Amino acid sequence: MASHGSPIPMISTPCGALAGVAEVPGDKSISHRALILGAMCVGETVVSGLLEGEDVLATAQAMRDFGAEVTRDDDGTWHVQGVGVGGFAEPAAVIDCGNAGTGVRLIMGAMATQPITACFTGDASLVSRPMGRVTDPLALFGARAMGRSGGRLPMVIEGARDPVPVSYEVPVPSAQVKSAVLLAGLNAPGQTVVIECEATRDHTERMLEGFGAEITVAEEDGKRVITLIGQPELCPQVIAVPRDPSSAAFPVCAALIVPGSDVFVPGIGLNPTRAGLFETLREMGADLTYENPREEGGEPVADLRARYSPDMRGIKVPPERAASMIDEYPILSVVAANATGQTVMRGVKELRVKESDRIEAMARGLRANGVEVETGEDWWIVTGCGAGGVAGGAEVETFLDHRIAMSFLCLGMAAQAPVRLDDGAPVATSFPIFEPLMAGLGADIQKDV
Ligand SMILES: O=C(O)C1=C[C@@H](OP(=O)(O)O)[C@@H](O)[C@H](O)C1
Ligand SMILES: C=C(OP(=O)(O)O)C(=O)O
Repeated sequence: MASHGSPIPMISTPCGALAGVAEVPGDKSISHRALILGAMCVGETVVSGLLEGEDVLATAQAMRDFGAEVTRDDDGTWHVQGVGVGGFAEPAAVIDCGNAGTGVRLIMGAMATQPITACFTGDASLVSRPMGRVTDPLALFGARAMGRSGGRLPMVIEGARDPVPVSYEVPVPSAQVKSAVLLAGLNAPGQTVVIECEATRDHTERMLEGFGAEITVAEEDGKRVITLIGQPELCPQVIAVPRDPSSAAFPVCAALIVPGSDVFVPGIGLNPTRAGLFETLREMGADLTYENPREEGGEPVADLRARYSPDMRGIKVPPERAASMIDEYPILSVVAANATGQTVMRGVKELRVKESDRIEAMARGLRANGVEVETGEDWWIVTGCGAGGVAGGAEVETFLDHRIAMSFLCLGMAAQAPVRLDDGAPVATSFPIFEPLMAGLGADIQKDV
């Protein structure tokens, strides 16, 4: 699979104990939303702790292309001068969202009820991912989409000239679909309703409320019913983005599997719709503690401390927990490979439509490194290598997928022999400081060109 840049092969060599403080970057989901909602206010939104990964930088550029002014101070503070709900300008060029499913799907939602036309594309991974899940509900508002077969990018969206509000039950557990519909609902008159059968990350709901939209969430017959009143005047905000639990997962899990480790990961967002991995690790017997729980910027936050945990056992991960840890299954499977017994992961079909088919990508790479893995359409089972540990020693393909790349770099830290990646460049999409941060804790990751 070709990327925009040249591949960067990398090698992760078994290391000694990991120790120290891991200050991981800002939350990717919240960062995308801060830029998009900032662009939909009149006035200036100020954002600190924004994730400066490639995915979010692509969204920043897209917001400029739609007419917002987006700037960065030398100290890393970002400013968004918004154009108001319904004030997007028509972009003159194609919007390239790079590797970012969240970026492209949320931006499509935001522009779909505005009287403009925009053309979207992305890298080789993004153009293979399904967009129909978003363009189907956007059509109900009156938007029209024309893309490649199978609803793939590149794709043109003609925004609804006369949008109507929509009531939509999301057919897959997807915060991106829910959020695209809510963002489209912002510029439709009247009441837009989104119904979720399974709760997914709720940053859009929380942030819409923070920006002054009228939004309610009710529980009806076990479903979440979200009601948004369209055409509000959103108020610019000052946002401190919490650190990303999905990024924290890597130093945390590496510490659990590398003998002697003790790592402190401060200020991690622990929104219950995101924290499923940490609960799962504790059930497996991980020595993982939450310290100093608090609230920051409307999100629960705590410091995490992870210590080497030689007695972890495989468990059956409850399928109903999947949405709260959907991006963490790759790194969980690395911990599972280092535990004793089987870790059974069911109800995870969505993993097949991420940056790569994550079940297939992890199964291939784990098997190549001596781990037994069984897979089905929406499940997989990893058999832990127990006391002897994972053999390692093989090269894996990362398929333009940052989480696959970082998961195998962590596998190499605890294996008997180094693990090589064909391409580590995708790490920069969500965790641009991964290598120096892990090296600071004691990992040995080298570019292998
Ligand atoms: O809304 C979001 O910010 C995200 C939602 C999830 O995708 P789906 O909505 O497709 O499950 C997740 O995998 C992605 O990393 C971020
Ligand atoms: C699935 C992910 O991101 P996106 O869908 O935004 O590409 C991810 O970051 O793991």
